[in-house]
Parts: sequence; C-alpha cells; structure tokens
Amino acid sequence: MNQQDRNLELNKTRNIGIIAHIDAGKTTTTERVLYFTGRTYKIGNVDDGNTVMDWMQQERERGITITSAATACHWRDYRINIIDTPGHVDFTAEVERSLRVLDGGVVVFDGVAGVEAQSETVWRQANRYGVPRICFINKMDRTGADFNRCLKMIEDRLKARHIAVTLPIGSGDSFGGVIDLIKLKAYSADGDQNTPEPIEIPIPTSEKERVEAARHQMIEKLAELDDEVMCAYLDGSDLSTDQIIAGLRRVTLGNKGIPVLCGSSFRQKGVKLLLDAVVNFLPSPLDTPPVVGIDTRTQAEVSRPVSDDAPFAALAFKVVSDPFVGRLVYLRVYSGTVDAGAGVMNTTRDQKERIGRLLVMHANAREEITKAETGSIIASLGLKSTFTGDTLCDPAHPVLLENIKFPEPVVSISIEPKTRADQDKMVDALQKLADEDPTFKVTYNEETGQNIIAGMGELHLDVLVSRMFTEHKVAAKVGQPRVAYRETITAPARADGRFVRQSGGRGQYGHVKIDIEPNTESTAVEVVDDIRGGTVPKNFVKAAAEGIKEAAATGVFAGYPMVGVKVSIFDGSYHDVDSNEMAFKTAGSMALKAAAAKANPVLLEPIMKMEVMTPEEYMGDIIGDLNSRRGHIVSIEPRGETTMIHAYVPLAETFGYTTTIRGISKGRATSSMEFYKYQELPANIAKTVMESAAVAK
Ligand SMILES: Nc1nc2c(ncn2[C@@H]2O[C@H](COP(=O)(O)OP(=O)(O)OP(=O)(O)O)[C@@H](O)[C@H]2O)c(=O)[nH]1
Repeated sequence: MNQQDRNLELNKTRNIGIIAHIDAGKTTTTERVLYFTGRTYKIGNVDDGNTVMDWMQQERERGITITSAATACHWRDYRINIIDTPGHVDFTAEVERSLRVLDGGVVVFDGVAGVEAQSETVWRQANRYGVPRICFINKMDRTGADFNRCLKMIEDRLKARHIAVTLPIGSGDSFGGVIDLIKLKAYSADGDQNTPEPIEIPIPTSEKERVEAARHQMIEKLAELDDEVMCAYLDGSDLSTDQIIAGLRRVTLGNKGIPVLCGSSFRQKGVKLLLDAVVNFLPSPLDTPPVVGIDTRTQAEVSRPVSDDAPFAALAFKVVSDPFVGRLVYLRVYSGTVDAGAGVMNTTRDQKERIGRLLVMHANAREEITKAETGSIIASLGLKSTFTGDTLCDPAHPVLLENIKFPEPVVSISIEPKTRADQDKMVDALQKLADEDPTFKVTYNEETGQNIIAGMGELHLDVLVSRMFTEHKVAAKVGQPRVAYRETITAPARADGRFVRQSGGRGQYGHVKIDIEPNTESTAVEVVDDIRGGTVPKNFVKAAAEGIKEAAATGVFAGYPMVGVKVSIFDGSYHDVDSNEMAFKTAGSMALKAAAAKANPVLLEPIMKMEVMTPEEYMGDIIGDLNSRRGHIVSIEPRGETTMIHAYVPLAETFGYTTTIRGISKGRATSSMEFYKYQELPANIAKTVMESAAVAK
C-alpha cells in the first residue's frame, strides 16, 4: 500500500502515553488535549466526576484513573493515539503494558511535589523499554510551584539531561502564562479549540533577561548532545526554529536528553505547546526499531519491518469487557495490515482466531474501521481466546513477539457472595475481571471451599470488589487481607526422594537424588538434569522435575510458593517393570521436601516502598506509627510547606493504613506505596504465620 492510500501517513502518527505519579494531573491534561484536538466539546473536570477518559463509574466516584483507555485524536495534521495510564502503583500492570506498546511518553509532574517516588519507578520502567520522553511540569498555578526545583529533581533523581524549552511567567497565584524558548513567544493561555495557536502576549520586559539566558542554555545543552547543532553553534550562526526543533527531535529520539515544558492543564496554559512538542519531538512508529520475534516454525529470530507491506503482526495489550459491545481486545499493530473479519493466528496459544470488527477508540466513543494499518492502536471485537500479551499474526507468516511481563500478586483475600444464589454470578464476574487484569488472580481453595482473589495491594482488590458490585451487580463479603508470603532456603542441601510401593501385581518405583541451593539472583525455581551415564532415563527425570516444580509451587513447609531455588537432579535409580512417570513425579516432590527441610528454610514477606506526604506538624506521629509497623524510615525531606517521608514497611503492617493516617493527620496527609522486594520474615513472626498455616490445613 502506498502512503497516499493510507488513512494517515505513518510518519504523522504518534503513539504516546501520559505517565506520572498519582494526582500529578494526567487525567486533566488528557482532557485538555482531547478538548483542543476537537474530540470533546465540553471541558471535563476530575473533581466534578465528568471527564471523558475516566468513564467507568468507579473512576468517577473515586476520581482516579484505573484502566488505561486508549484514545485517538488529531493535532495539526497528525494523529495522536493516547493511552492514559494510572499513577497508582497498585495498577502497575497498566503502566507496564502501556510502556510496552507506546512509542513515546509525556511524563507529567506536579510543579510543587516535583519528582515523586512513583515517578522514579515509572521512569525506570520507561528506561527499560527505551521509550523517548518529554516532561510537562504541571500545576504551575499552585502555591509553591517551582520550575527550577523540578528541573533539578529531574537531574538528581532521574539522572536525566533536561532541556527546558519553555519558561513559566511567574508561579502560584501570579502564574501568568508560558514563554516558548524556541520561537521566543509568550502566551497568556491556550485559548479555545478553534485554533491551534495559544493567545499570544508580548514577552514581559521583566522576563527578557531570564528568557535570553534560558534560550542560550537550551541551545548550549542541545549543542553538547547533538553534533549537527554543535556545528551550527560553532559557526556562530543563529540557529533557526527548524534547526532547533530538528536537533531536539534527534536528542529525544536518541534518549540523550529530555525536553521539559511547563504549564497548568487545569487553567489551560501550556497544553497547546505540549501538543506541538508531542508531534515535534516524540517518535512516529517509523522512528522505532522493527519489532523482533520468533518464527514459530523455525524458532529463528525474525524482525518485522515497520511497513504496511510486511506480514501482519500485532500484540494484544489490553482486554476490556465492555457492557455494550462485549469483549474488546486492544491491539498494537507492529507490521502489516489486517482487515475486519480476517482470520489470524494467535501464536502465543497456537490457535486460529477471527477478528470481527475493528474500532478506533475515542475515549468512550468508537469509530468503526475496515482495516488496521501498521503503527495503529485499535480495539477489536470477536476475539475469543486472545489475552493480554498474546501475539496475533498472519497465519502464513507466524511470529511470536515477547510477552508482557507482569508482577505476581502480593496480597489475597477470601471472597464470598452475600447471597448463596449469587455464587455462579460472582465466579463469572471475577473471571471477567481477571480476564482484563493480568495482576488479578482468582483461585478456589479446595480445602476451605473458599474463593480467593489476589492482587497488588489492598486498594487494588477493593476497587475490583466494588467493580463487581457496580458493573456485575454481585455484592460480596470479603475476609481479612492476607499476605502472599514466599518460601525459600538459605543453605545448600542434598536429599533422596524414594517412592516405592509393592502391592500385589505391578508396583511403583521412583528414586532421585537432588542437590538444592539458594539462588538470590532469580525468583524462579530452576531444575537442571545433571544425571550422568543414564542412571535414570530422560523421561523419568523430566517427570521428577515436574514433581519438584509442582511441590515448589504449593510450598514445601508452610504452604506458600517457593522462590529462588536451584535444584539439580544428579542421581537416582529405576526399575524395569515398576518405574513410571507418576512414581518419579512423586519421588521428585518427596526429594524437594526432604532437601528443603535440611536447607534452613525461611519465609519471605513482601516489603512495600511507602511515601507519606504530610504537613510538618503530624510528622512525629506519622514516623512513630511507621516505626510501630516495623517500618524503616529511609529519608525525610521538606517539600515547601509539607514533608515527604520515605519508608520501607512490610505489607502485612500496611493494611488499613490509609484510614490510620487520615486519623492522625485529620485527613491532611496522603500516602502511596508500591511493592519493593521480598525479605526474610523475622523468626517470631514466621512462627505465628506457620502455626496459622498449619491450622488452616
Ligand atoms: N491547581 C491545579 N490543579 C490541577 C492541575 N491539573 C490537575 N489538577 C488537579 O489535581 C487533581 C488530580 O488531577 P488528575 O488529573 O485526576 O490527576 P491524575 O494524575 O490523572 O490522577 P490519577 O488518575 O488518580 O492517577 C485534581 O483535583 C485536578 O483538578 C493544574 O494544572 N493546576
């Protein structure tokens, strides 16, 4: 297909994510973007609960973004596909999956709070995916907002080379607009949606010197990072606007520097310049490297060019049960095109699938299309067994792209419906929610007869339980949250697993010898076949390895999954008649249990990285409370009139924390936390946990 036949030239497409810490203003910024790009005709406000992006009832009630809705809009003659990602770490899966499919990111910061811990996490995630970024220092109208402090924090905490391309005129109450350092123009506000230009004002005389210095600094930094700009700079010639933009684009795409803008989304200042920056500096799909996957026929690595003419390959990155249209699967098309109604191959599940309808999503409105092209982000209907992370491709050119990695849940609760009659409805609703959210797991505990749900934090589960009520009309009672402990070993050990039964006719015989040792590098349980001289046939070793893995998954001494263990099966014996795979599976499991018992087993507990922002007067009480929760205070920093406390706290001690700090601070302190790492549980607490695990059995 040539470029003219396309809906839009590929170089005029931007797939971006707006990513940031909770409350930095992502939703408000996205709303303004949608307004200026003409997709919404009324400005929505988060606080009134009428924004377009936060369309789920839950989000409206809580004023937070839970799912990342993909939405398409047009700016100048570019198409921008935006994925709104939530800032709450409990919903980290959303950020992870978005980063995987996006080409560029807009990182929004609160002008007062600056770089917060969660932004550091997201920044690191974005580094991992090599996503080029620009920054937007929002909320410059808030008292205490400080553009320079934010720049310094970007440098110190994110270790990023920032290049300020706009300057604020004043801040807080006197925030009067934004100066564009590239075009050397000042704007008081964005104006309405009928023009792409903001409302221009003369550069205030009092700002002239500062503007000159900042522009000089911008060009100098750019010259340091970009050879072409350096040449022009050394020539002594004045750089043109186009030269500066092209230089900034190269530096951003090369992840060498980060253009930084500022404004106030709420007051509609600086958002149109931000849109210009998105199209000027962030990559089009053509700027990203070709996607790499495995040819499932040959197992060879293959790369697919970013072209409509290449075979179709796409990644499913989100599943939503839409109450009106059904199961929507969001796809990022990496190469080729696909028609509505086409038969495709799901290589992750080795299954044929049929794409029904294709939709471009505009927040909560949808537009039907007949063909999805390379580089697009679209939603499809009709896919029955495609899940988040799956690859869809042309059946004649099968390719498997890397799956999206999600963290394992760290907290679980039991759940039962309020009325017996609702049991089936509840299970169905939970399955639908788990289908949408890869960090939410539903299991049934045979021993207790309870349904267990597990997720990334108390809030995560709380939101899912309320969604079950609002969207699926099932009311449920939940138990106390329980920590997802892990088992591991701290010393090497060796043991035999011997399973022998002799009862009448054919008996059972399985025997393996194993060595186990801790592996702090990984959370996996790795089993290797070290059998020499065929003392045990391969298929029996494989069965024993399966037995070891199964035993490790359900735990060997306290019923929690085992992590970080290396197992080597180095010897054993078999019997010509009595040996079979089942017997070796059991022997493997017995060997692991015996070896683990000798290897100083310990329980690990999840530790959360917590951040509390509080007025100074409550600091003492909050720290006292954190200490009583086995918390470890990492740092205390003044931030304007508030104080930021960083701490590590065991997850088990954080249940109900939001209510506690609300009490201590009369509602003025806020906290956020995210999973940090697993750490050995103190012996006295481990004893209690093991005793209660024994009782539950
Ligand atoms: N003063 C001021 N307030 C703002 C600005 N932008 C957003 N806010 C307010 O900040 C709060 C959080 O804004 P959101 O847009 O919901 O932030 P978010 O980052 O999307 O938050 P989550 O969706 O919960 O992750 C709301 O009360 C907004 O009205 C701004 O430019 N200035």
